[in-house]
Amino acid sequence: MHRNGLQARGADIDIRIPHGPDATVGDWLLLNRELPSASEVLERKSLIKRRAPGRTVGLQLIAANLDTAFIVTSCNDDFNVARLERFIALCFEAEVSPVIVLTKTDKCDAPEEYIAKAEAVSSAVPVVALNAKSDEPRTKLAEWCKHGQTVAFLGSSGVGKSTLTNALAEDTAIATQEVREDDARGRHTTTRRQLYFLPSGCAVLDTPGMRELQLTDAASGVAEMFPDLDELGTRCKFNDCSHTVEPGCAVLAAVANNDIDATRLARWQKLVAEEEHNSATLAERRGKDKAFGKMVRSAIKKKKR
Ligand SMILES: Nc1nc2c(ncn2[C@@H]2O[C@H](COP(=O)(O)OP(=O)(O)OP(=O)(O)O)[C@@H](O)[C@H]2O)c(=O)[nH]1
Ligand SMILES: [Zn+2]
Repeated sequence: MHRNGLQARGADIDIRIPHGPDATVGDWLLLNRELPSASEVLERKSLIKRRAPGRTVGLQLIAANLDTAFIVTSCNDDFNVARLERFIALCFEAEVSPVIVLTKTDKCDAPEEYIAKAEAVSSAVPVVALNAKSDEPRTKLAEWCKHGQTVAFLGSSGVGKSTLTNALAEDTAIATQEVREDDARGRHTTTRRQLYFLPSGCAVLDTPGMRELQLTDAASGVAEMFPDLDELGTRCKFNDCSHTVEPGCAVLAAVANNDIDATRLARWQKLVAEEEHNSATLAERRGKDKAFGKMVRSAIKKKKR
């Protein structure tokens, strides 16, 4: 992805398309040679998207057609269970397999503590701990980086995403090219969205650092991240139970019984509330766009008559 437009590659093809296709890194295009801007984005196997940062309610496309997403965090202050849960929910929603990667084990006295916390996040998500500046990435991530696979590193700035990409590339020098973009408020930000092929034939997507991650249209991903709590919620007396004050609430009963962790419950509720809010806002805007489109079309019709 360039600041304006994108680079499309294929057999004997390497062209810049200034604008047109609503594509992101990892997308396949059906190239229109006469009119490249009219090239079609082919149906995606998966799509990682997030609510655009800032005040806009739009969606930002992060990466398409991923098989595995390495959720990268470090054995330091970047480590945050709530953020890992968010990334995992996003992956589950997109039907991409998440793997937690803990970097900077070499700079930490007790990586076991981080590993234990990471392993407790979800029984469905493997955890790999490594020093990104060694040859560990190549061996420890090999099982997900096979021929024909597409993988990406997601995580905050500075956790080691580029270092990991470089480590996987072996001797293939990856010139990490920074792309300057203007964000919603007109500030310059440095982002990257590029695809590399490893010698093994695995495609690696480099993505911009993402600390802020708002979920939209991800209700089933959130439910899959918290399957036990989601299931418990179905046993409440009222099916729109908010699990705060209602009688016959199975979730509150479980808390009183010490069956579930109250802080994990609070994180789940926060994510559910936020997801509902963002999805409602987006639906409202889509509705408005639709109504506006209708108005324009009927005005054009009237004019034609
Ligand atoms: N000692 C050690 N240093 C690491 C490790 N991983 C990354 N670093 C260092 O941490 C710094 C940031 O790493 P990057 O790979 O640039 O991080 P990034 O996630 O790509 O950051 P953005 O480009 O801002 O998104 C660099 O100086 C790396 O050398 C690690 O496992 N051990
Ligand atoms: Zn309830």
